[in-house]
Parts: sequence; C-alpha cells; structure tokens
Amino acid sequence: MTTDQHGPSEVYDLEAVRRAREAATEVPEDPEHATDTDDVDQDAPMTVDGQVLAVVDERPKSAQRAAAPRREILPGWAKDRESAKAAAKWAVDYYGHATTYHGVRLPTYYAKLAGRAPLGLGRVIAATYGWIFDTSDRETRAQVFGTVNDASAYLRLRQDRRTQVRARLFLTLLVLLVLAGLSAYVVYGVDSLMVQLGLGLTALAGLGLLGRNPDKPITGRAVDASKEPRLTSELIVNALGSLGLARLNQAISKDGSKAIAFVSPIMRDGAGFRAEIDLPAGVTATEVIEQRERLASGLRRGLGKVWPETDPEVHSGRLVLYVADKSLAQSKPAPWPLAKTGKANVFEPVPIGVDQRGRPVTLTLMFASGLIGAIPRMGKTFTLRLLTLAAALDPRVELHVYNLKGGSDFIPLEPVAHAIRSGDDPEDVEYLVRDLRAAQIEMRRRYKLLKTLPREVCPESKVTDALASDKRYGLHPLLYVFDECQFMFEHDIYGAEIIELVTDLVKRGPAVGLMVWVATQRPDAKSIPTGVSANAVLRICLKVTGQMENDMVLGTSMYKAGIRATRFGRKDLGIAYLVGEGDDPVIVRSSFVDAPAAEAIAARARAARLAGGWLSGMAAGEELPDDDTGSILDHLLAVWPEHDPEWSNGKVWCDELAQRLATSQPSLYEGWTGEQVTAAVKPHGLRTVQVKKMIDGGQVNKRGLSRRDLTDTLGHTEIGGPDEP
Ligand SMILES: Nc1ncnc2c1ncn2[C@@H]1O[C@H](COP(=O)(O)OP(=O)(O)OP(=O)(O)O)[C@@H](O)[C@H]1O
Repeated sequence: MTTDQHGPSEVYDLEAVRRAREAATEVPEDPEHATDTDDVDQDAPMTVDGQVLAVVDERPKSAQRAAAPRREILPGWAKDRESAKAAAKWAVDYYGHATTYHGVRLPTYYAKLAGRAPLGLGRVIAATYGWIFDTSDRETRAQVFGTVNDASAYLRLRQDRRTQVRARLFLTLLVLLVLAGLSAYVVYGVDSLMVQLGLGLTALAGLGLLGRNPDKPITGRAVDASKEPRLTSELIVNALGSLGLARLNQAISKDGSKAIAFVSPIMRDGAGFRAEIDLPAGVTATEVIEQRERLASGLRRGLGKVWPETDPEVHSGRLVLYVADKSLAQSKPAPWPLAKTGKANVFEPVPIGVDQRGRPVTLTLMFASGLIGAIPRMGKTFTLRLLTLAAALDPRVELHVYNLKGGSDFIPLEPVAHAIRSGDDPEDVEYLVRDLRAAQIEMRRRYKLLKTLPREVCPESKVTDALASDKRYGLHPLLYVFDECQFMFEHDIYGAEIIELVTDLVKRGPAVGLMVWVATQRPDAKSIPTGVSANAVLRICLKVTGQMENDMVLGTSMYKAGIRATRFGRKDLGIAYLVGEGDDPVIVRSSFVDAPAAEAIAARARAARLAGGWLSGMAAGEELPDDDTGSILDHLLAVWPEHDPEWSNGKVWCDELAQRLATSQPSLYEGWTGEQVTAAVKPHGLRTVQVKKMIDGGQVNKRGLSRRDLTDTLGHTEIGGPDEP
C-alpha cells in the first residue's frame, strides 16, 4: 500500500491490518480483479495483499435498518387472485388427498394398532415394574452397596430404598384401584354401549400406540416421497452442492450448510414452493441458473418444475428458487382473463398467459412490432390469434390479418377485421401488397400530421392514448398480422417489395401507431428478413430445434445467455420465451383460446366497435378503396404515354414519374419521391438510366427510367400475362 494516498505521516501496522483482515469477510482471490492500489482513490475500500478489508457501514443502526430491503407484507401467494386460488387449490388437493387416503385405511390402521396392544400392555407393565423397583439404577446401587463399609450407613441406604419401593408400590396400587373403579363404572354404570365401546377401543388404541414398532409404521404414506422428496433446506443445499461450482463447493466444505443462507423459510407460492437463498460470496445466481438441469437432478424433480431466478434488486448472489408442483405442460392452461368479459387498451399491458409460477404475464402491443417463431404445431398461430383478439378488444384498433398458410384459424376474426385474407394465391398476395403500400402512405400521412399538431395535443410527437381515440385525426392504432410470413417474404414477384415495405413499417410504424406482427414456422434469415428481425421489439419463441433459430427469434446471443427455447419439449404447447416486454425474458404459457371461444370474443369486440362507431373495412362490408390489381410497373405504364412530347427519347426522370403516380393514384403514391420510385421498381429488375433534359437553355442530368425497359420488364413479369410461359 502506498503511503501517498493517506499522507506521508501515516504508517500502517501491517500485522494489525492482517489480523483485522482475518476477522473480516473473506473475498476469494481473483487475479483478474486484483486491486491495483496505485490507482485506487481515497474512497475505495482499503486493501492489503490484494484483498479487500471489510467495509464498515458507519451509518447509525436506525439508518441501516431504514435502508435495508423491506420484506413483503403479504406472502407471494396472497398477492393476487390467481396465486391465492392456486395456493388454495393446492392445499385442498394435498390435504384432501391425504385425508381420503388415510380415511379409507382407518380400519386397517386400527387393526394394526389393536394387534400391537398386548405388546403395549407388556411395555406398560415392564415400565411400571422398572419404576417401582428402580431397575435402571440396579448397577449403580450394587456398586454403592458394595463399597459401603459402615454398617449403619448400609442399613440406612437399605431402609431408604425399601421406603421408596413401598411408596411407589402404594402409588401404583392406588392408580390400579382408580383404573379398576373407572372400568367398573364404565361397564356397570354407563348405559350407552357406544360410549363403552368407544372408551374400550380408545384404551386399546392407546395400548397399541405404546406397542408401536418404529420399523413397521402403522400408517402408510399418502404421497410417494421416494419419487419426489420433500423440498427441505437440506435437499436444496445438497442439490446446490452437486452443481459442480468450485466456489460454492469450497464454501460448503468449509462452512457446511451454513455457507448457504435461507433468507426466509421455504414457503408456498402459487402452485409450488419458493425458497430465497443467499449464495456464498462470489457465487452468482446466474451460475446456478446455467446449471438448471443439474439442479433439477439434485432436487429429484423434472426439469419443467425447477425454476431458479435472480433477484437483481437485492444482489447478484440472491437466488430465488421456485419449485412447481407440476411442470408447465402438465398444468392446465390458465383461462384468459378477457375471454368472457372486459375490454383491452393496447397502450396498456394485456394479459396473454401465466408464467411457471402461475403469475400473470402481460404484453403491451402499442409502440412495438413483434415476431413469433416455432417449429410446426407448437401453438404459434394460437398465440398470434390471441394477440389479435386482445387488440380486437380495443375497439380503436384497425386489424389487418393475413394468414398466408391458408385455413380457418383467423376466420373468427372476420367480424372485426378491417382487412383479412387467408392463403397465398396471387390475388391474396396482391391484395396484401396493396394493403402494405397503403400502410406506408398512411404512415407518412401520420408523421406529417403529427408535425402540424400543437404541443399540447401531441406532446411527444407520437400517437398518444387520447390522440388515438380522437376520430378527427385518424390516428387510431393499426395492427398488421402475418402468419407464416415466409410465404410473402419469399414471394418470387413481390417478395423484395414486401420485405422493403414491412421493414419500413416495422422501423418507422410503431411511433405513429402501426404495429406489425409476423409469425413463422421456419425462423431463418430468408423467412424473417434482417431488417424486420432486428427491429422487432417483442419476440415470442415457442419450441425451436437449434441455436440459430433460437437467436433468430429471440435475438443475438440469447442462446448463450441461457435463454433457450430449444429446451421446450414437444408437449410444451403454447409455452414460449417472451423477450422485450420487461427487462428480462420470461417464460409464458399462453392462455388457450380455441376457435369457438375466439368467435365469442370477436362477437363481443364487434359489438363494442359498433357501439363506438369504430367498425370499418371488410367487417363493415367495405372493400379496400383501391381494388386495382396492378403493380407499380402497371401504374407507371398508365401514366406514361408512348408518345410523350416533353420526353421524346422515351426516358423520363424518376422525380417526374413520382409526381405523375401521385396525381393518378394519391391513395398509393402521395408524397413519393424519385428515389422511392427507383427503389420500388428495382425488385422487378428495372434499372435506372441517366436522362438529359434541357431546362432554361441548360442541360440537366438526373436518374430516370426508360419506357422500353418498362414494357420489356412488364412482358416478363405480368402475372398471367401473354408472355408468361
Ligand atoms: N396455449 C396453449 N395451450 C395448450 N395447447 C395449445 C396452446 N396453443 C396451442 N395449443 C395446441 O397446439 C396445437 C397447435 O397450435 P397451432 O395451430 O397454433 O400451432 P402452429 O405452431 O401454428 O402450427 P403450424 O406450424 O402447423 O401452423 C393446437 O391444436 C392447440 O390444441
């Protein structure tokens, strides 16, 4: 330690400091974190030989107590209705089972007890005899009598013993007389045979209890403890000790079970037990979480029942261990709170299911786009439909639903959807593309509108709850849902344009109330373009098979961080990791809403929309305003006559073409620039060229398109066109 930190006159007694260090809390040596004392400032804790001495908290005790984390007033199970219901159900189930189990065996238990009664009687007689004659003291007595030389002392001792035996004999006779009197009274004085029988049987049972054999218990076990031992602190300590964590094992071998502190007793919480544990210094809860499989083995329970968690608000060594009665897949899916009654507000969290502890899991749809991935048949479509139903229960949300897989999963939403299509036939995809183009135009309109709104109406230059409700502005939330999105992103004609449009909507849409959700059963770079996956805020991953798919859906490095949807089994239907809602990923078992339930919810949502005047689009019997089936190439051709006097060489600037498009189809192209025209035609294989034009006597060069290229390209790409093979 250098003295210049403390002034030259200050000299440390190294021996004293070392002694103090021994008394201080030990911090395991870690060369990576060794303190370089020369760089330490005045406030840093004092170190000797690279070890930190105990930091003394000099605040008064009362201040320390005030700053200490408070314990919860109510236990976890009493905090919300679902948890309380689960805890009550467990208690009724558990004790009900135990009572019934033992109840039906009562006659057997009694017979066993009665069989033991003679032995019990024998033990009573033996014990009474032993007490009267002090048999246990026989050897000591013999020794004392043998060593007494004095005759009078010997006689006195004998006399004492006789007196004691006589007194005890007398007392025993008295008790026997009382018992005989009571028995005679019961036999002759009590009229009721039932009472006589009851007392007789009780006496017999009492004698039976005294004759019990510890190796042959009278009662059996109502639960199979050998399969799943009781969750005790000892079991937890042993399980933690079996994880193979060096620091943890060192601490356990040094301090035994004291190395692991149980902050509060293991308690019932929802449908399981919860233990809060302080791990030894230097061991983090994350290290334990990474070894969840071993922990489950140590606790003699299935992986799906063991859920270690951190409690970062306390410290990184605090482990919250939750051991569920049943794995998520075994437990019944929790009913959806909005299934029967209630509205939703997409600006606020909506319930979507429960976590492994039975606590509600919520998700906020507004200002976020999301993606869902899983292998087939794991509940992807059900989850997406659940989110869409939640949005439907907010009457303001305009729903655009595209089920590219085809089939009837989203049909229940028809009564509320502004636009809905099922399938990936050319007309479905063209409809979808037009809807997306219109969405992009709407997004631009919204941004322009927000710019013009006064600060008091639009304080954060984004759509607010109040703005969304105000029909004058048309800023209500728009939800775009695409199931099996790989079909549209990989579409051979429109794929590139769709990727561009969806990426733009995912990036810029959320602030102005546009939410895009895509789901795929093949999560790879082709199914979910990088622009979409990188900008999706909310991610739901049901079972996937590999690290790549896992990280594709949940985000880079999630697999490495232990967030592995690969661990879900084929039976884990509707169970997923949800990332993006809170700080940490959570596991959710989404509520199960089948098609009839979805229809009932949609009917309720429709009624609310009708009442509020929010029903629109197909649900209100309207068609999409522009039912033109052409692509941008057709639209360009429509505004580009073959003989264009101003542009005689058959080439026109993209800026000019953008203006013409906007004039002819404002619903699709209002506000477009030349660059956008360039970008939109590029996926069709149309390239720009240099176009010269004389303006005010001078020549101006700009990027433009050639009409011949356009007609050539159209000849190749026209769907069902004359040139198509
Ligand atoms: N939350 C849930 N709880 C229980 N079972 C569920 C849940 N969600 C879905 N399932 C079951 O899983 C089955 C498959 O669901 P779903 O059709 O949503 O799967 P998918 O992943 O979309 O399949 P595909 O890839 O074929 O489209 C359903 O028939 C349903 O019974």
